[in-house]
Amino acid sequence: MKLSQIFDNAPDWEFTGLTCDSRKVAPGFVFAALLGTVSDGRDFIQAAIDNGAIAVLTDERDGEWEIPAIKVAEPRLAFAKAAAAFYHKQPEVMVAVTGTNGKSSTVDFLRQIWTELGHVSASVGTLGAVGPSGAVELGHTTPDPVAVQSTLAILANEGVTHCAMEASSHGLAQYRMHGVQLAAGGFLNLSQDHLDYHKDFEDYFAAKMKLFSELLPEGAPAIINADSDMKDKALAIATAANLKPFTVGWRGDHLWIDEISPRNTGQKLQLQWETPEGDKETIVNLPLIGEFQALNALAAAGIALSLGADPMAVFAAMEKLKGVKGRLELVAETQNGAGIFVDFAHTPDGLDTLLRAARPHAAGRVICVFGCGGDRDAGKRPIMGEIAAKYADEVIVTDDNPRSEDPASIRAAIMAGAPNATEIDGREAAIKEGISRLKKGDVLMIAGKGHETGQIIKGETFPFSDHEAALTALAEIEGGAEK
Ligand SMILES: CC(=O)N[C@H]1[C@@H](OP(=O)(O)OP(=O)(O)OC[C@H]2O[C@@H](n3ccc(=O)[nH]c3=O)[C@H](O)[C@@H]2O)O[C@H](CO)[C@@H](O)[C@@H]1O[C@H](C)C(=O)N[C@@H](C)C(=O)N[C@H](CCC(=O)O)C(=O)O
Ligand SMILES: Nc1ncnc2c1ncn2[C@@H]1O[C@H](COP(=O)(O)OP(=O)(O)OP(=O)(O)O)[C@@H](O)[C@H]1O
Ligand SMILES: N[C@H](CCC[C@H](N)C(=O)O)C(=O)O
Ligand SMILES: [Mg+2]
Repeated sequence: MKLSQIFDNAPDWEFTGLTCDSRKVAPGFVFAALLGTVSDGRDFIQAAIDNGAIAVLTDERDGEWEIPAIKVAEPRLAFAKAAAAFYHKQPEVMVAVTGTNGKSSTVDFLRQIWTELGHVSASVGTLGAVGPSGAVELGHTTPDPVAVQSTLAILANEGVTHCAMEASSHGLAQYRMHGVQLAAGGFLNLSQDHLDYHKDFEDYFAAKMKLFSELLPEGAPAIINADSDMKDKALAIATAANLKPFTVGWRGDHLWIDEISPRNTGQKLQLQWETPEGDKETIVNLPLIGEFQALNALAAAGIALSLGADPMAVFAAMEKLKGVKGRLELVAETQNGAGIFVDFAHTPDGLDTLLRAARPHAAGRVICVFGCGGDRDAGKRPIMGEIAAKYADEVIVTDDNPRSEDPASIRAAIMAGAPNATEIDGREAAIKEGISRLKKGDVLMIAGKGHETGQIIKGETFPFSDHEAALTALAEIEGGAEK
């Protein structure tokens, strides 16, 4: 491909690839020198040249280098469009889902529903790119434009026609997926997270709403969770962008819940949906517990319906849904019948939702083990402490991914909101303590790391899985217990 095919006023030269990381430049590449939060990509232009870059894409500040510079007002946007043009192949039906909580679950459910409808399908996000040939880790929820576009091209080449992607607020703010041709977009909810990166709540919401205002083409369905506090604002933005709103949830206008009856291992949903011949109703026996899981499944179903899928086939597919790794996942039961669950709640609203979902499943106590990530929104810590203290009967505060921070000071910030909690240094020990406290009828919620397979401490990732840690601790405790 030639530079001139993608960029105005660029030389007629062939290029072999593109990247925003000088360390990944190979001969013949275009290097996008982007101004970041930690450093300025321009400081790495010489390194990119040494690695064989033939042109640099950058912003309009002064500067000259020995290779041609393509200067644009918004280089991240130009980079995303260039990546899309370079890889030029995406699954035919692309959908993006944004929101603070529930994105991974919703895109996973949508992939499962589409697969059941007979489409070759994939989901892309925190759990990696999950397609017909398995899962590939991506490192980010919404990775950089080259990873997005190269992944979509691989999936399309594997025959994937339907793909659901997570749109993180970082991803939207940084234009990581602006080259994706979307058929529909979904907004789930907005609550506190990432205020270390976004300057305030408005800025965080505005980043999420770029999905509606900048990414979706006119006339595309905008699926909105009608139970979100931000529903009216999201609806106004969708309408202003000439999208086709499709609201779902308890208060949805297009697909809604009349009643949920919890069952031991699932829940019975009484649903209605709008059709040109009038409203219709059905019953779905969802094989998943927790109201939030029903709402995520409903959002996934709503997206499929908004794109014209047959409603009865979609509802039948909901009855076959499998749980998503690390989301309200039952890992084991103790000999006395107490349930040990692993979940990815890592925001105040996520923890609140999780612990309230746990209550109907606990004849006895709800015990919660959790911590908070380092180098992330520190404001969440005492709030999550308060929530745990309010909704769990016993709270054990421990470490999540401390990253560059001192684990003890993260725990102290959480303890400020949960003064009666037990503080345990080391997640493994905390999980073991949680399990050892379980009596008949209790449930243990190990929250915050879900599917994660590593713990990030001072820049190094050590193998760690809540699932494995729980099974090991249970074997140690019960192995030593009198039968
Ligand atoms: C805050 C944030 O989003 N940072 C991401 C962003 O970095 P940045 O633009 O600020 O980059 P920087 O480190 O200041 O460097 C500036 C530029 O110089 C380049 N560089 C840097 C060093 C070098 O030797 N050579 C070089 O070319 C960098 O590639 C970058 O383009 O772009 C980088 C390249 O794509 C990402 O690796 C980096 O992710 C960091 C590691 C990160 O932790 N991001 C998290 C917070 C994130 O993005 N999370 C979201 C949301 C998760 C969710 O809630 O679901 C996600 O989508 O995963
Ligand atoms: N609809 C929801 N409302 C509130 N909390 C939810 C909802 N769905 C999931 N959660 C909670 O959030 C956790 C994370 O869910 P999920 O991984 O689907 O969200 P996500 O938006 O992909 O998160 P991330 O921002 O890390 O990518 C779940 O384990 C659960 O505790
Ligand atoms: N996508 C989320 C994941 C958080 C997971 C939690 N275990 C933590 O490390 O804080 C984030 O980057 O904020
Ligand atoms: Mg996710």
